[in-house]
Amino acid sequence: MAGEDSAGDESDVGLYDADIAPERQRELLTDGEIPVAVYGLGKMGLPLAGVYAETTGNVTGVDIDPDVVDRINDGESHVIGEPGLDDLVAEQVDAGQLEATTDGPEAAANARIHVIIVPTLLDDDDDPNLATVESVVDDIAAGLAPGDLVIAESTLPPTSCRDVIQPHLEQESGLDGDEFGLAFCPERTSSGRALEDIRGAYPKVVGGIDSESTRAAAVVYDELSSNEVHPVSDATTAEAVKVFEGVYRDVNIGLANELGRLADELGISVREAIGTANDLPMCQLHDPGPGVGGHCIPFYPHFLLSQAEEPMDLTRTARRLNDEMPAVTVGRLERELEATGDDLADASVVVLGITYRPGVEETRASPAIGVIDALQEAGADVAGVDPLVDPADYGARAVDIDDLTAESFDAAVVVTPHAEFESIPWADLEPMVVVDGRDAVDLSGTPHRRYTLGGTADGRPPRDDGGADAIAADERSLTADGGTDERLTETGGTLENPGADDV
Ligand SMILES: NC(=O)C1=CN([C@@H]2O[C@H](COP(=O)(O)OP(=O)(O)OC[C@H]3O[C@@H](n4cnc5c(N)ncnc54)[C@H](O)[C@@H]3O)[C@@H](O)[C@H]2O)C=CC1
Ligand SMILES: CC(=O)N[C@@H]1[C@@H](OP(=O)(O)OP(=O)(O)OC[C@H]2O[C@@H](n3ccc(=O)[nH]c3=O)[C@H](O)[C@@H]2O)O[C@H](C(=O)O)[C@@H](O)[C@@H]1O
Repeated sequence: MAGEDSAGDESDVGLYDADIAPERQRELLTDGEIPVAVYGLGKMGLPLAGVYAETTGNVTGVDIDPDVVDRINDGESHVIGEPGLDDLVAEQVDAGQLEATTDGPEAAANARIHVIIVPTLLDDDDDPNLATVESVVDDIAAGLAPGDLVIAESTLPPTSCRDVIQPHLEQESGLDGDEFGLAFCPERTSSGRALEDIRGAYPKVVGGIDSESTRAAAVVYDELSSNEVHPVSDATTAEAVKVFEGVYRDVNIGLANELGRLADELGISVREAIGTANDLPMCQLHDPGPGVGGHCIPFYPHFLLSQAEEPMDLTRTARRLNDEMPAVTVGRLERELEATGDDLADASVVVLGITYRPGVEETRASPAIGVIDALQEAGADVAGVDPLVDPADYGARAVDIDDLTAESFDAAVVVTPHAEFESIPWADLEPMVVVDGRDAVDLSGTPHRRYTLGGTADGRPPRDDGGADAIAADERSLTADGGTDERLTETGGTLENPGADDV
């Protein structure tokens, strides 16, 4: 019988198809009798391994980065900005309940539950790249035994468990598909609150390649999470749940960004209007901003767009709109500088915030990268400030936050408002144009010309002068020299209808 050794006793038991009473399965799991391997010890994997360790007492983490492994074995967390993680890692390693290794196959041979939480990225053609996942699957297959349970937590294109991972495991391990369990159990977790989320902020979705896989995964997460376990029909449904959550967010943000662009011509704060519309439970518009970053939300729509036969125009358009926001943000800066008689090509601009979200050391698809590129393309001199990463690695001259008062910039663009930016002495900085992408800065009482993308939550339009004057100045400056705004012609737009191609 799968799940038990030949003697039929409980030693070296697996959960899948185990001929053991469910209550006893839970006891074996929480007594550390069912060893767990977690593959990927990054921003999500290390917190997950820590919660598995505190629940089961018997976890081996696997990572290809020897520095990551060494630090964990020294009881340290390399992940920053996760409340409680430093202590959890130290405690679990000290208790001998968590260890780390770079040897995936060895960990697989000693584990009975295998958890995949490595990146699922895109290639240059925006097609999903599962190479990392498949390399972990190879490691698992090398040690897979009858009765084992494989759990994928990395977000995957729907059908991946059924069409990629299961066949791969069968082929590489020599086992039949009905000898081991496979389930997709998505990470509903945000950086900065990972432990809180993993321990049970939301129901845990589990979807197995067969009903026994779903059952076994539900046993695991019933113990791991304080929230309910939500079994769904199969692994593909669970994969779709996770991707749909991300697509919903990307489309919603795309709508918020499209509405936010109306603020100038309406002379209102769209943020105030959105905040008020959201009084209604049936209306939950997201926030306008300079773009959508991270290796999740900008990526997940492509997990469908790359494989769907349906056109998916709405998802595709929203993705394009969000990708355009860094250029739109720089276009607004260009217009504000023109209104003050300055030319972006001759301007010195400081970009505040390079990572994709405050407090998170992740720059994949960060809007700041698009902003820096657009500024450089326009000929501006570009500096950058970020407490977590080096702006020089992203094409901007690195400036320390404490040195801002020693410099003189024509403009600043607030892309990602790290908490450290609250200490910026705006009143002491040389007067400049400040484009605030996140409605994060209060410039009242300072000499700066403010432009808040989408307006401010407290009801002020993007510009203090209400906007009409600046657009009028814009039209005057553009028609005075008879010139046309090449940016507008690029998009086929006109001043009356900038960005006509965007529609
Ligand atoms: N970051 C987030 O907010 C969330 C991420 N996810 C999912 O979790 C996945 C992982 O995300 P993060 O932990 O943020 O990524 P990360 O980039 O912070 O960490 C990935 C870790 O995996 C390791 N790794 C790479 N290849 C490996 C291999 N072959 N074997 C073992 N380890 C390997 C890397 O060395 C790194 O330590 C994401 O791609 C996504 O699908 C899900 C929910 C939230
Ligand atoms: C549906 C959902 O809320 N997913 C969350 C999301 O977290 P993630 O860390 O990617 O950050 P995020 O808050 O979605 O922001 C992504 C990007 O979008 C931008 N953003 C976000 C919300 C908004 O209203 N406007 C906006 O412009 C952010 O600035 C950021 O650049 O993606 C995670 C994931 O799936 O990996 C997921 O676990 C998280 O719960």
